[in-house]
Amino acid sequence: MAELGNRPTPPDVDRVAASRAAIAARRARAAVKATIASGDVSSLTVLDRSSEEPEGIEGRLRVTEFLLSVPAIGTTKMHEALERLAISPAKRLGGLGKHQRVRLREYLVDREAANHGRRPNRLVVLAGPTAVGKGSVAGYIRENYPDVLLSVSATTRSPRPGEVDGVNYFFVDDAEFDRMIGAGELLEWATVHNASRYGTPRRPIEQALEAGRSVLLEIDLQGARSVRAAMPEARLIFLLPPTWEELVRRLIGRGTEDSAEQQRRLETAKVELAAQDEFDYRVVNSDVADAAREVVDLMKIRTAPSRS
Ligand SMILES: Nc1ncnc2c1ncn2[C@@H]1O[C@H](COP(=O)(O)OP(=O)(O)OP(=O)(O)O)[C@@H](O)[C@H]1O
Ligand SMILES: Nc1nc2c(ncn2[C@@H]2O[C@H](COP(=O)(O)O)[C@@H](O)[C@H]2O)c(=O)[nH]1
Repeated sequence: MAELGNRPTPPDVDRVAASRAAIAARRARAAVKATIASGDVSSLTVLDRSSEEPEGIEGRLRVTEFLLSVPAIGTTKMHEALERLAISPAKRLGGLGKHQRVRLREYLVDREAANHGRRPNRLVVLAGPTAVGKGSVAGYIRENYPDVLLSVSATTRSPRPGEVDGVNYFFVDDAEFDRMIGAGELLEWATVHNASRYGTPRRPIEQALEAGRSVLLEIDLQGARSVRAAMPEARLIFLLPPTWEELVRRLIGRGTEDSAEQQRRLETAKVELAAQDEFDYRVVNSDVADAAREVVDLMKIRTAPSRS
């Protein structure tokens, strides 16, 4: 009897569970706060863009509580941030969409940079299927947005008429490309369309980022994946055609590949289109100037993106 009498009654069980949950939530808040204070927000698993649905204690925190844990964010700043990031105050961290998590993470990383007197620099990857207009959009950005450094890739393919060495590409032979790989000079490289090799020279990018400039890489899907693995802070944008038919029209209309090469490129295009969800943002290229502006806006994190 005495033993039975010492057992918690059902309401006690509820109270014990509630108090355990409260302690766990307090610990989670403290852990998040400590992580943020350490200046390493990127280590918060809940903001990891690769984890599909973050679970656990971090995931159960309300986004409002989370933001209020960040030093120097009070109620007003918290509400401003949520509005800017297009996140409802009712959300829990675990309930954020992938793109909301990306935006929240970038907001915190940029704050951190500003707190340490650094300008938030931005590495942006523009990828998409063949002939969607990546080169056209990137070229428009080079002409009209001089603040953005457009990376010049090395390639083993031959120049097309009008292409200039050092402007469109560094045209190199296989031996030189091998040397660049061996010397660690490339941030990433890939064989594209089962044909030529293309790679991103590392040094100019590092120098530009160190100087606080934004950098745009116009590369293929494999390259985008490699950059994400090497530099998780990179923002990945996928350029889409208005329709598949328009893509084919652009490829054929460009007239720079023979029909066998066009077929090869369209095969790759199907694979690339199927991977568009891996990207942080999608931009439809109906008009080059509009698409370029959208890409530059995303580099500046000026507006909330079109997807959540
Ligand atoms: N918004 C647009 N409207 C109509 N035509 C466009 C548009 N954007 C690009 N084009 C045309 O589509 C063709 C392909 O464009 P571009 O060469 O820029 O594509 P790309 O994505 O860089 O291709 P690739 O990956 O094969 O190098 C070009 O002839 C270009 O002028
Ligand atoms: N992985 C990389 N891909 C690159 C790089 N530079 C360009 N590209 C991509 O190659 C294809 C074909 O380009 P094209 O000029 O021959 O039509 C296209 O998808 C480019 O985005 C690079 O450095 N790395």
